[in-house]
Amino acid sequence: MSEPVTIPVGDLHDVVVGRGVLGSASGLLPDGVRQVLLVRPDGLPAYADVVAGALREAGLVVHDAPVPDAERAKTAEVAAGLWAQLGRHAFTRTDAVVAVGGGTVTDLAGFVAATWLRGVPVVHVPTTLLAMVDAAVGGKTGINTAEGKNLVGAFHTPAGVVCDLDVLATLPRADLVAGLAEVVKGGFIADPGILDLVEGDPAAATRWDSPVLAELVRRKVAVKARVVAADLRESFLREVLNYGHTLGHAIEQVEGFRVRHGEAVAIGMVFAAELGHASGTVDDALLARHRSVLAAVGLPTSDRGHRFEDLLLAMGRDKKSRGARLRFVVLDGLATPVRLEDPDPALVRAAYAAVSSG
Ligand SMILES: NC(=O)c1ccc[n+]([C@@H]2O[C@H](COP(=O)([O-])OP(=O)(O)OC[C@H]3O[C@@H](n4cnc5c(N)ncnc54)[C@H](O)[C@@H]3O)[C@@H](O)[C@H]2O)c1
Ligand SMILES: O=C(O)C(=O)C[C@@H](O)[C@H](O)[C@H](O)COP(=O)(O)O
Ligand SMILES: [Zn+2]
Repeated sequence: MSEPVTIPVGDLHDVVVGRGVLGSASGLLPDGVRQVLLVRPDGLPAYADVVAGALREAGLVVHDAPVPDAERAKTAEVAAGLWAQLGRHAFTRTDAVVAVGGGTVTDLAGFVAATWLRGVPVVHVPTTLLAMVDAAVGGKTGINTAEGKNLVGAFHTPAGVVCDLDVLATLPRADLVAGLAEVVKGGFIADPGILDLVEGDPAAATRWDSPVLAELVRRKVAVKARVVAADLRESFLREVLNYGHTLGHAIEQVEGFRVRHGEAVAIGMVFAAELGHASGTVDDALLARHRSVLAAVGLPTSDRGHRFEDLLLAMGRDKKSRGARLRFVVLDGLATPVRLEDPDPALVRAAYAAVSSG
């Protein structure tokens, strides 16, 4: 990719995708910002240092806020620690939060920005594939509780998002692959061209510097942008972005948030395809395509070691549920997501059995 591209999320915010663009994050802050809380994983200072340098050069005071890695960041305790820092430095509504890290960091920092003084500006600088194509885009923020994934959160649109593809050079392969689950999701729910690209060259899809991966990032961000622009607060349409997440989040919760989100969502998408197949909206070929495209990039397609009853309990806390009724996003053919409301429990159990390897 030679020149950075800017993808608008309606009139909500822009996403810049390019190479060597880390420093441009400072230009996305609103005028008048004096100081910034820079939230980043405690073991990953390098990219945050580049962003902090650019912010200081622009005349801002930067407060470094390292947080625990991965899902350990998404807790009420960590959020409270950041609120305390904002309080000590007397952050006002003309100050800002900048997140530099994976989806756990953008979710946490976005939530802290949403809640401090009932909302201060936030800029996201995602450093994982998953955060670039999904978590940092569109303003969903949140933290976990012991009872479930993202149970506390807010919608808070970022002032801007900068995706520097060069930072993917240091991302462990397993995390890059996990991000591809959310890319593939975009293919199944809206843009089959994504699936063609992955299937055409799975090896290139998993290489951080390949033009194929750059194209996948742009296409998936565009899918998410279209959906969010039409339904920011998830009144209905936005639920399609939750494809694979009902079971995926349940797996994460019963695992104590120690599994990668993308891996859990990959299994959840095969489960959703099985549900669609059992209810007659997904044919044999589309079901098989779920397994083959996910496996081609090294994502899991089956679950093991979980009791269905535990997963069912966790699925009951999904945000798409209404009272005691479970609601799933399933496909009615490729790229046509629909809702499956309150399905026969036997159907749900059978779909899980089909993705469970014991
Ligand atoms: N808000 C949303 O719309 C949304 C969408 C999708 C996912 N999510 C959330 O995102 C989270 C998952 O995000 P994730 O997959 O980015 O996980 P993550 O934030 O845990 O990052 C994965 C790992 O990569 C490390 N890392 C990050 N960037 C790196 C780099 N450039 N080089 C080397 N290491 C790097 C991190 O420190 C971490 O260990 C989940 O909590 C999920 O719920 C939110
Ligand atoms: O942006 C959305 O909307 C999504 O559902 C994207 C998902 O990939 C993401 O994991 C999101 O955090 C899930 O949201 P939740 O509302 O089910 O907690
Ligand atoms: Zn997700």
